Amino acid sequence: MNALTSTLNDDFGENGHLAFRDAGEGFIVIDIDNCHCTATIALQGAHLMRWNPKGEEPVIWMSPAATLAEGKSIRGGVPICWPWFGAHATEADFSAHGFARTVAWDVINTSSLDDGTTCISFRIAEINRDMWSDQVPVEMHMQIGARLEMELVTKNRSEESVTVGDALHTYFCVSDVSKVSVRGLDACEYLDKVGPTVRKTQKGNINFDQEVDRIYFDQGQDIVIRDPIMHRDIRIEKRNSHSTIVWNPWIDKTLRMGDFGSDDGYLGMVCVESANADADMVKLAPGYTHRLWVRYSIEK
Ligand SMILES: O=P(O)(O)OC[C@H]1O[C@@H](O)[C@H](O)[C@@H](O)[C@@H]1O
Repeated sequence: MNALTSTLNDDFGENGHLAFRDAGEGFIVIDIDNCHCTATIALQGAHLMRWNPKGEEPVIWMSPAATLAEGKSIRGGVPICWPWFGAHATEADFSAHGFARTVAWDVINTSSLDDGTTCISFRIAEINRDMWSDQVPVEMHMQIGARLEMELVTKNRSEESVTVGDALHTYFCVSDVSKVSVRGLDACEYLDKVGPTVRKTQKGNINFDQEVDRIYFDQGQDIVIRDPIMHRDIRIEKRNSHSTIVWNPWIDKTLRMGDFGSDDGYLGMVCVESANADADMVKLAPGYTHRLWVRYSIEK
């Protein structure tokens, strides 16, 4: 154990069920093992990499070829897109999905609920002031148990209104994406981003037999990923999220990205991202707080 992990464990370790570890070259991760689940979170990006409820198949997909390195985004888990989603509205050289996923975050609190659920809170540690005001910080609060709750909190302490885009870009584990359906977005309008962007209306459930990359404009209703082979539904509840991104890169894009672990790595995942993107970005007046909240649970 290095000096930093040992200090973090002294300050925030929780009775043997929350521990900091150097995963190599100073890349620090947090392992959680409580009565409900095991989980791993990278300190960089406050990036949840794994959540395995006990007795269940893994819920969160992580690429076997994911690299854990300073300043690099991790392929899989729950990347935090903040303070914009996708390309920046005006600055072409700002990185896609914002900077929160590739910078250091600090742990600010850990605790356990009476039922054994682990709570952990983070605050972003680095804001590049050329890109964003350091008077508009962000925190992430997680409750990790039989269900997984995450709340991304943006506070505007500046004197001016700001426009925030955000997403919990969650990669879910599925048996075979060509057999699953995403339910709950029937009749919603969406931007289809495969090829030239076109506005369309969803009819029925979403199935996958080619690349899917869509921003849905929804009403915050629950969304369900139905997996008939794993015999489970993953339920996504959310608050203060008015967009949902549904993404699977399919074959060609997987080959171009090269970090899915294998050429058919795309079959085992689907991203269903609770967001405020495009026309749904949040205008935050001075003194106001925006809380993007999700809860994931497994139903048989
Ligand atoms: O490779 P990145 O930056 O993690 O993005 C992955 C995908 O993220 C999705 O949210 C976008 O809609 C896709 O267009 C994008 O390809």
